[in-house]
Amino acid sequence: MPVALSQNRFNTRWYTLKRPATTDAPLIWRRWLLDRGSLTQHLVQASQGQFRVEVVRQLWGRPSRSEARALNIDPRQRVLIREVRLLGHNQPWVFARTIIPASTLTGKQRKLKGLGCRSLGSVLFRDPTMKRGPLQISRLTLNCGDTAWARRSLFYLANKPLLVTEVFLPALQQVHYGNK
Ligand SMILES: C=C(O[C@@H]1C=C(C(=O)O)C=C[C@H]1O)C(=O)O
Repeated sequence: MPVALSQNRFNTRWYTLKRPATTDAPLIWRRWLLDRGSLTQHLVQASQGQFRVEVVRQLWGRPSRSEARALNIDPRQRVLIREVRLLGHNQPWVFARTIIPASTLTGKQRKLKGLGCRSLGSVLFRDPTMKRGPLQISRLTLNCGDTAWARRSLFYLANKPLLVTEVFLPALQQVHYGNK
């Protein structure tokens, strides 16, 4: 059954890490949760190139209350919502949800609307203006009832924010970080 998370799952409690190692996440998840490099790059390596992005949905809608707070916007403001699965060897390894305010989708950043199956990370980590805020960690409950570790952080392109949430799915547990 495809992995899905309903919007209210993202109203969970997020913990900003005062010191990166302070999370009580099991060791097996810490490197995935705490690395500030491109997750896409790590997944491409770990899957020996057998990596792809599957768009679950992309729509204009309203952020969760927690997402609106993180972006410091009115929760009634319509935002672009992009939900994808990142697959390694055709297995869903990560569920990612990105919230982009309309005010970020201007100038060069308009292209974020038309990413399709290209990885968002391939745009973010190539942009010289990219800045990344602190990581927040949480435990989410998937629609199937399993729990999963998740992280989120604000990215800024030309000082305009977008919020990226990544949920690390159970299948990733069998994958050793940084497989060459
Ligand atoms: C932020 C990155 O982009 C990844 C790709 C995403 C997408 O294509 O929507 C969303 C979140 C990330 O897991 C990254 O690679 O680090």
